[in-house]
Amino acid sequence: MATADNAYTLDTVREALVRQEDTIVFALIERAKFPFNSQTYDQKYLEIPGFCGSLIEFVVKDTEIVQAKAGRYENPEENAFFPENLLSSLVPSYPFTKILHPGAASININKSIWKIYFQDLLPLFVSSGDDGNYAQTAASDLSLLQAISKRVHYGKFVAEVKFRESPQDYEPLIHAKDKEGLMKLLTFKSVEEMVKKRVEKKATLFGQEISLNSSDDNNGKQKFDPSVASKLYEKWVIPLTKEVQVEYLLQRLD
Ligand SMILES: O=C(O)C(=O)C[C@]1(C(=O)O)C=C[C@@H](O)C=C1
Repeated sequence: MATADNAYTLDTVREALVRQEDTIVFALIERAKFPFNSQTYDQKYLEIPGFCGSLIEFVVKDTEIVQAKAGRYENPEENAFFPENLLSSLVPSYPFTKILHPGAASININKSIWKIYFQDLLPLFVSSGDDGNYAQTAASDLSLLQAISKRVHYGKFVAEVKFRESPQDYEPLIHAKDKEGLMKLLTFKSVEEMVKKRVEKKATLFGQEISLNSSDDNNGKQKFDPSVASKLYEKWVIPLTKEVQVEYLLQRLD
């Protein structure tokens, strides 16, 4: 990852977004290994003394507590789903490059990501059924949620480099609190089309059954429907990344 202030350019932040696609596509394929496993999300399934909620909430809240103590959220690229529960890092601090405006720390749209993930995304690509692997299911949900959250909140970095590259275009819109104007200025439709196509291609390649006998390759066996990946990006990942960019820019001059 970039370390010096000037290492962040539109090209380098886009490269980071491209690399994050791999993580998201793999995490989708990993979650698709398990059926829906509804007990993971059922509040009535658990009876843990001192805890009220579903297994997914239990796993995410407790994992975030451990990861916060281990320093995960010291990195401005990371945002917790339950930030209200966290204690400070207990490990020596690392001098992460501070390129973001201080207001960036208050932007966290994980509550929306959480809602969309369980209501809209999971039912799209997970088969119905129950194989008892609830803890593993929750762990793979968390990996995917964290990958999506990191990608969406990376919009803060994208917005910062766009602002630095042409402050004269952004400043009047920020002063006027013109959300629509900002959205238009930061949008590159051709880039979005490329992203969606590439993500679908990655899902096709990463989800393929690989055989050592080359004549068996590409025999149509797929671990995952690749169109789900591009739909995820089109309907949620790209729009939410843009929402984060607008939120970030609105407070960029405060
Ligand atoms: O690459 C950019 O310029 C971005 O802002 C990222 C992104 C995306 O989420 O993929 C979002 C908005 C643009 O219209 C194009 C792509």
